[in-house]
Order: sequence, then structure tokens, then C-alpha cells
Amino acid sequence: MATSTKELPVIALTPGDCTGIGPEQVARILSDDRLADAARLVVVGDARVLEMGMAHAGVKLKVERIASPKAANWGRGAVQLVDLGNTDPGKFPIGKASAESGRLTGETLSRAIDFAKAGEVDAITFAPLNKRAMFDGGWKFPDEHKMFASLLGHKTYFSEMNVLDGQWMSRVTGHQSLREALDGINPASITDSIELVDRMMRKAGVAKPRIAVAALNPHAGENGLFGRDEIEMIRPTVEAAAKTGIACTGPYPADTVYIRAFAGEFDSVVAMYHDQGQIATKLRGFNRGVTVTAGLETVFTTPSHGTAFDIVGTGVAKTGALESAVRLAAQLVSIKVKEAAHAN
Ligand SMILES: NC(=O)C1=CN([C@@H]2O[C@H](COP(=O)(O)OP(=O)(O)OC[C@H]3O[C@@H](n4cnc5c(N)ncnc54)[C@H](O)[C@@H]3O)[C@@H](O)[C@H]2O)C=CC1
Ligand SMILES: NCC(=O)COP(=O)(O)O
Repeated sequence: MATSTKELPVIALTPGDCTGIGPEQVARILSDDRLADAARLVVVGDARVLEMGMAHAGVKLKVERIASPKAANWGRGAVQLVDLGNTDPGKFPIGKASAESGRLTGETLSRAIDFAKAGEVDAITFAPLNKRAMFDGGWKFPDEHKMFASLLGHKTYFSEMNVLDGQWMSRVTGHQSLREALDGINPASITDSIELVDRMMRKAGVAKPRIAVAALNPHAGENGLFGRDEIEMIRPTVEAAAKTGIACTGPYPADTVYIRAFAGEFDSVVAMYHDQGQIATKLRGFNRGVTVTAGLETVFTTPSHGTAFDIVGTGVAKTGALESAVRLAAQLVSIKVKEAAHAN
């Protein structure tokens, strides 16, 4: 690992899909010292993509090309760039998904992962990518989280989590159709999701997180009138998890459980499916929300918003979520360092 508790972590920052807002966001957050207190950032990508990002953001960066993160020269006021030379953004119209651009986005991420595996970077923060473009470009995974796990040879449970204002939200099912998601909701997947929240929030310093589990059906099934999933599956599973010492309760009606959590009654909510959680968290903090691939040995963070094809190059893309993603990656690295020190 590149860092100790005394040093700032080294984080690989990838620009995401060059057809989206990622390059301009990366250029903007590197144009001043706004993250200098959190991390030492190394851009892993193509110099031409970073140039395009500067033009879109209306900023000029001093860039120093380095062969790999371990050759970085910190403190010289220049952005450190590992120039992969693989992506000519001139070939890809902005605001339009392209399979080839998706292939290159994945290739860039896989190079960043190689640096993580080699211990040259402590974490990876990536600007938004396009899942469809990556899939069409040959990365045959429903999302990048599964791609990361595959590249790392990871075999045990992991999942996407969404972090906002210190609340770590998990969900039982993920990037799949709603019909498929319904088939993926079962006692084992609900338990995995509850346990993941408990584990991650304890790591983040919440001693006994109060976890609310969302119902699946309207009004939590209205006592069986609108479905029996709550009675027959979700409640018994929540009760079984609670017996193991986890402070989980529910199921609660999903249309109000996030209001209660954001008001402070719960520390986290476990959602049953993607939009149940994402609508609530994105409404609350679109420019702060971070997505984490939780459970892998490498730390990955990204903004919870996407490529925003409708605004690329207009200069209006906000950068708060990307900044939060870098800060959260740094926090996760420091947790890992402390855990490792504790284990030795
Ligand atoms: N971090 C990541 O890599 C993520 C990638 N995605 C991918 O992004 C693609 C597009 O997804 P959509 O559902 O259209 O969501 P989106 O988040 O890209 O866009 C939804 C709306 O929010 C606006 N928006 C997004 N980010 C913004 C920002 N930083 N500042 C100002 N406005 C912003 C957009 O202009 C658009 O009107 C998909 O391929 C999806 O897979 C989606 C979420 C996260
Ligand atoms: N690429 C990050 C990611 O998958 C988070 O977005 P969402 O689909 O969960 O909204």
C-alpha cells in the first residue's frame, strides 16, 4: 500500500467516459487546491481527454506526465498524469454513447486497477461512465462493480452502496430489470444487505448503526392485502438478523422510511431495489451522493450521478459529488490502514 496513517492516500482518478461530463469535472477539481487536504491525486487516463476536459471547464492545468503513480512528484504544483495514450476524444462525439469509448473507459479503469494491485495507488475514484457503452464495448458485465470484482478475482460477497451525509445505504438487488430484481429478493440477499450496512457503518465509526429495512409492497403490504412478502419473508429475515446483534428493524413502508432516516430516526436504510433508494437519496443530495463498491479489497468510489449527456461541454456540471467521492475514498483508505495496523 502506498500510504500510512501519516500521509495522504494516493488516489487514482480516472476521467470516466470521454463522451460524458467526467473529463471536465476532473479538470475542474484539479484546477485549485480544493482536495489537497484529502488525497494525493494521480490522473490515470489520456492527456487528450484531460485537455478536452480543461477546454470544457474553462481551466488550464499544469500537467506533468509520469510513467506510473510511484513516479509521482508531489508538491510541485503540477497535476500528475499517467498518460495511457489510448483515447482520442476527437473520435467520439460528446453526449453520445459509443461502444468503442466504453471499451476504452473499461481499459483505463483496468489499468488503474493494475496500479492498485501493485500497491502504487491506495484507491480508485472514477468519474462517471456509461454502463451500456462499456457492455457494448466488450466488458460483458451489468455494471462496473461486477467488472472490478472479476478483474480482482474477488469471490465473496460485495455490493454497491450509496453514501450520503454519513449514511451508508445498501440495496438487496441492483442493476437489473425490476422483474428480475423481484426474483432476487430472498432471505439470503436481504441478510447480506443488512450485514453489509452494519459492517461498513461500524468501520466508518458508527458503533451500532440503526438500520431500517424498507418494505417491498405499498404500505408494507397493508397487512397482506397488497402482498405477503413482508409477512412471510422480510419481517422474519429482519428479526433473524436482529437476533445476531444487528440493530435492524422493519420492514417499513418505503415511501416514508427515508424521510424518517433523514430526520435522524435511523442511520441507514436497506432498499429492496435500485430506484427505491436512489430516488430518495438523489432527491436529498444529488451533488453530494457517492457510490462505493463495498466489500472488495480495493477501494472504489464514484459520484452517484451519471454521464449527464445533456450538459456535456456546457460548463454547468457540478463537481460536489466527485469531490465527495475522493474524500470518501480517502476516509476508506484510512480505515483500511488502521485495520491493518490493528491486525498486526
Ligand atoms: N458514477 C457513475 O459512473 C454513474 C454512471 N451512471 C451512468 O450514467 C449514464 C446516464 O445516466 P442517467 O440516468 O441519465 O443519469 P445522469 O445522472 O447522467 O443524468 C440525470 C440528470 O441529472 C443531470 N446531472 C447529472 N450529473 C450532474 C452534475 N454533476 N451537475 C449537474 N447536473 C447533473 C443531467 O444533466 C441529467 O439531466 C448511464 O449510462 C448510467 O449507467 C449513472 C450513475 C452513476
Ligand atoms: N456507476 C455508479 C453506479 O452504478 C451508481 O449509480 P446507480 O445506478 O446506482 O444510480
